[in-house]
Amino acid sequence: MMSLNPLQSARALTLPSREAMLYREPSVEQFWNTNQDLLSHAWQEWEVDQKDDLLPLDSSLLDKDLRNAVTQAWQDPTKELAVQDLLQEVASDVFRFQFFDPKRLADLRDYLESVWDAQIPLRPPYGIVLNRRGAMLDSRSEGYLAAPSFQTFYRQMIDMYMRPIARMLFPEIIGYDDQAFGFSIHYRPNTDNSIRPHTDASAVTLNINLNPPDALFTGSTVDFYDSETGKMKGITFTPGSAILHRGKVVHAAQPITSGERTNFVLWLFGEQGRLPSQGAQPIPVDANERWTLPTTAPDDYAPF
Ligand SMILES: O=C(O)CCC(=O)C(=O)O
Ligand SMILES: [Fe+2]
Repeated sequence: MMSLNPLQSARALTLPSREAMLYREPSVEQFWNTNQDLLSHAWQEWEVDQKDDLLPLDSSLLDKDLRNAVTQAWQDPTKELAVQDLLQEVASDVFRFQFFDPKRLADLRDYLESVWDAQIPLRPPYGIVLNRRGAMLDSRSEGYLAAPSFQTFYRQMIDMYMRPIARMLFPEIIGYDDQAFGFSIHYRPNTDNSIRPHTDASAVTLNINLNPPDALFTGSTVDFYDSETGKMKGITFTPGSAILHRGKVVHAAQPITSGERTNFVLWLFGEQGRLPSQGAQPIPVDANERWTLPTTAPDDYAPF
């Protein structure tokens, strides 16, 4: 018999049932663990096969003003205020800014479509609900999107953009932001359409919209608890916009009533998931300390 290559073998796997995943049956974790190496080899092979069709994922997908201001801040951290100027506070301690260039979102979506078409098993996120067309993004997660080019891009979003920006706004996270985690989510009216009020197990969360300008939706505002008014404040994602908030801020996604919405959700936390303690007084740090990369190695703690 002819032996199958990793891509063929991965495609031939039978995924655990949705019920088994929902109930977190031991066989599910076993499935992902047993096939971990196979899946990562399959993604590598897929990428080589696809290289003529895949667009490179790089910082050209990002908003130009953000990219320029962040590049300047890495060169000279005293210029970080130019980054802060791009952020808008939309509820108390909840910030919005343009992350992706709307004109490039069709390219990013094409990449993600080809990921789905790869027919390599991907584990849907089950933090709060089991999201059908979502994927785990971080290598600490079983069944994650292990395509090497995606992984490089994911790390860049976290290391170059998310962490230093989050440190400017929420200085108490420093020391609780070395470890990263991420997943994508997808909503549409009749299946996964909302998320009830919750907090995230993160020090800080960056939630980035991936809807190209022609992919319209209605409903699906994300509501944040505003400590200033004591009320929930609804935010509508525009194409490529991002919201940055502490994990502990209560938030919820309202039902989507038409169209679809896709987002990347990125988390930072400390070793083994540690979070800043309540009421922690941030120690003032110099800008030079914010624009740095963590020196600790990634651990393997995954919240889900
Ligand atoms: O719907 C959203 O964009 C928010 C998702 C969210 O809060 C979560 O996945 O934890
Ligand atoms: Fe959340």
